[in-house]
Amino acid sequence: MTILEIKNLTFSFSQAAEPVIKNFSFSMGKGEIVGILGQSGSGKSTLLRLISGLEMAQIGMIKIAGTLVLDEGLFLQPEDRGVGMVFQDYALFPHMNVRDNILFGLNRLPRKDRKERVKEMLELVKMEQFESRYPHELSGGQQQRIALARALAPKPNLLLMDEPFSNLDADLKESIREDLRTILKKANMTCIVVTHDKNDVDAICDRSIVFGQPQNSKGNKNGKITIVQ
Ligand SMILES: Nc1ncnc2c1ncn2[C@@H]1O[C@H](COP(=O)(O)OP(=O)(O)OP(=O)(O)O)[C@@H](O)[C@H]1O
Repeated sequence: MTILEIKNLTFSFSQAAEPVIKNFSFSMGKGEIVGILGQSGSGKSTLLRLISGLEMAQIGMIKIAGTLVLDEGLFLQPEDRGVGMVFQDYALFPHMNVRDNILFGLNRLPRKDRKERVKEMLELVKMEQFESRYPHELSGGQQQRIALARALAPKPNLLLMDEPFSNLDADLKESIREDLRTILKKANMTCIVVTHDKNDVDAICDRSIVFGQPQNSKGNKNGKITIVQ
């Protein structure tokens, strides 16, 4: 089943500016994990913002889990797209404990099921005993897991991760990468990971694409690299 389909997407920040994304087409199957590599400024974050609906492309089509979210004359709001996001700084709410952070996105779930979902998510990321802690009482890696749990809790069709490891030290990165792939595969989650680091892609992704000029054109260990733009 195709979860993400993008056709001929073109976007520029202003009419006068060169497009950041130019005639971009791409698709992903259910459960696939795709890495997006590329130099700074090549448009990786912009693509995630277009998919999630935080920016509106001038031209092109985006379909998520069979639903058109962007087409000529059509723009579905971010909250209606079923897309989860994990940002570089995790964006956890500092005044809410772990449980409330995860509960935050579950307002569409019947009240009686919410507690159970929080429990499931904490089990998935192996953080059951941290339910009552506040973000400042967690390590960077633990915060990252909670951000992941929060994004996965509403069962999004698609998860977008923008530089999810940039705040972690090298040792922690190693172990978190492996865990992340395990968690995503266990949840059969379709996921795009934007990163500067090809090691992230090798450890986590099934395949990858490179924006801008590739540093080397060899494929990652699991799949092949497609060069775009
Ligand atoms: N709000 C904005 N207004 C105008 N230009 C912008 C805006 N946001 C980003 N840009 C420009 O668009 C281009 C793509 O930016 P984007 O953040 O998508 O790149 P990136 O590949 O994610 O970079 P990095 O790896 O540094 O995060 C850059 O040239 C950037 O300067």
